[in-house]
Amino acid sequence: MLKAINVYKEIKDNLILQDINLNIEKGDKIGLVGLHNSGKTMLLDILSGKTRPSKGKVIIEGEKTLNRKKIAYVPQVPLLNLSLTPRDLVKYIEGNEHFLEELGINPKSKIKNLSLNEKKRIFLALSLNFSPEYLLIDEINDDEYLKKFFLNFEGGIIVTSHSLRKIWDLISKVIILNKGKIVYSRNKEELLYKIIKIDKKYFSSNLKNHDYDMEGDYIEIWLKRNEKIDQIKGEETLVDPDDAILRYYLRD
Ligand SMILES: Nc1ncnc2c1ncn2[C@@H]1O[C@H](COP(=O)(O)OP(=O)(O)OP(=O)(O)O)[C@@H](O)[C@H]1O
Repeated sequence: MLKAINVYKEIKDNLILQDINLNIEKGDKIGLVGLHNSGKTMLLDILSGKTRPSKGKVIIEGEKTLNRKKIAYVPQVPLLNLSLTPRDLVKYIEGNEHFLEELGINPKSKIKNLSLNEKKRIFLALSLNFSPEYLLIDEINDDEYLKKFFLNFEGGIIVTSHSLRKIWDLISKVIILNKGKIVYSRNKEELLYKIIKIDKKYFSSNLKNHDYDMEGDYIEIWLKRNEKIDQIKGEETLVDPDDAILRYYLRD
């Protein structure tokens, strides 16, 4: 299990991450979501061992030091020497080219001619030579090769996104970061809501316990997808999970 324990990151009086605790187990498929600058990349940098936390630690359970080879990290912006080829990089680590081919990368093309997603896949292909147990992906960008790899990977994975909708089918758990703090860490299903729209004249005092908005002559009642209110009939709309996140977890 890859664990972050009471992790803080502060740079020049700017508290970027606060009291982060999380576990990534074998088979976990976790979506890490949050607005711009919420700290997603910094958290992956720290989980991968690339950046040290100011306080707290990252460990692989049962091991004394963090073995970075067990953690594959696909960064948002991969920095690679553009004049080289993927084959040069594989040779440098004395690795195997077939991981490149499996991920749709031509070993002979110059890196400067490859797309952002192809560069991300090079990072993944190189790390597969070390049989990683954990995979950290900073934005999957709808890349079909990365998605396919993601779904077949047997270790633990965490993938960042601005939008939960975009990664919904890939993941089972969600961690929401808001200004460097974890504000949600559970199964994705708990973020499924619906709205029931009823005429104001049917609004009774027992409904006041529910979460609702007044919209002109209508009341919009927010409920969990599987919740029911007796004797209330209205037009039902399913809520996009990103809208539920904004309403319940990213409000100031
Ligand atoms: N090296 C650094 N020095 C100073 N501040 C930094 C550094 N790296 C990140 N930050 C700050 O930390 C905060 C979180 O940044 P981070 O890139 O982790 O956010 P993010 O959630 O990944 O954003 P995005 O969704 O835009 O990729 C930002 O305010 C950023 O300016």
